[in-house]
Amino acid sequence: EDWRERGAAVGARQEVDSNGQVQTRNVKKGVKDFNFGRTLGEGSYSTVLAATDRQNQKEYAIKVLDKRHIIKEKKVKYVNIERDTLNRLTEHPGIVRLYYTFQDERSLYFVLDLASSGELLGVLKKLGSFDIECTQFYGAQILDSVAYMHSRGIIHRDLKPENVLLDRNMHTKITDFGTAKILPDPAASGSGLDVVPGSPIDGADNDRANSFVGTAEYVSPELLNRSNACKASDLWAFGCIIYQLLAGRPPFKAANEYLTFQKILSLKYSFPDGFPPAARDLVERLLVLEPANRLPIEHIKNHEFFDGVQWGRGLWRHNPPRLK
Ligand SMILES: Nc1ncnc2c1ncn2[C@@H]1O[C@H](COP(=O)(O)OP(=O)(O)OP(=O)(O)O)[C@@H](O)[C@H]1O
Ligand SMILES: O=C(O)[C@@H]1CCC(=O)N(CCc2ccc(Cl)cc2)[C@H]1c1ccccc1Cl
Repeated sequence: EDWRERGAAVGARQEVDSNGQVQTRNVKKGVKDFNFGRTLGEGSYSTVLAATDRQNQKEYAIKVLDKRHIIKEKKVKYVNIERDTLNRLTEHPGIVRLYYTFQDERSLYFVLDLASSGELLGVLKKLGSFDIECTQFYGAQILDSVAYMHSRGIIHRDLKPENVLLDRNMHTKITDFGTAKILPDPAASGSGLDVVPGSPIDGADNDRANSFVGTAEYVSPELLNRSNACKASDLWAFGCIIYQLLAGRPPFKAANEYLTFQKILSLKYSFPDGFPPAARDLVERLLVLEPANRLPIEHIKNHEFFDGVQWGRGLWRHNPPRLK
């Protein structure tokens, strides 16, 4: 296919805004519409830059991917999965939002929410560990976002403090959806559509993007046993994150990945002295080998550890507790 830009199509789109007014928006943005600033970070196939929209002075993070590199490394599938998942996760404050995509001859561009306070991992490393109040708050925000993802049929599959970014108000923004799994749309498959074995909608882990295994310390036993990722795989990772926020290290960590995997499969981990009892009980109900026996999200929200947490919009309106 001819990748060359066919000229930034200046398409206008009619939209009805919240007052019922018809708004005509010039939807197709291009590189020229932004002033690019500092480099926020580098990925294996990407560079993320801060940028300002020249029309409305809004600040964004723009993720730039080199097409040749993506094609050479056979990562085109991940690019399309990242775009498809972000396009389905547009209505939650705890998930990095995708505003526009555009491309030029050399690169692809994703215009995203700017999370200007870096990664949760960085803050955790600086403090060593979080107190109960901060773990409750950040744990609650992450869980609220995972609940939304799952309600939209998305499994993240690589949840970890590195992928939980922080915005200027220190609220969380989950990122890195290139390795997510999009569950078949129940409505679509409900249409009597018979599932052809090996077809994309049979959820089989036969193709590359589906056979993905996450980051060693957070990968769930079922993924190591070569069975399908499921929503409960994200809850295993969530259990590892709660443990890590309070203990200052993940529950399963060994000298190399193979030894880490052995610890996970044999559930070999322990709690440091002084680990809060309510948190311990919650983690013990999440780090369970059988995915079906892990505490479901609604039960996690009602767990004693989250007593006093105001779920819903309140969680995103109030200032986070001071990290100390
Ligand atoms: N929306 C954002 N706002 C601020 N910083 C971001 C944003 N998205 C990514 N970053 C930072 O940019 C860096 C690169 O992120 P990116 O998602 O491109 O690659 P990655 O997922 O970190 O690496 P890899 O592709 O190897 O997994 C990361 O350090 C991340 O913290
Ligand atoms: O889905 C979209 O938003 C468009 C649709 C049209 C299009 O051509 N692209 C780029 C597809 C693509 C993916 C990978 C490479 Cl290496 C090259 C092109 C898509 C695209 C453009 C910019 C950034 C990301 C993507 Cl997926």
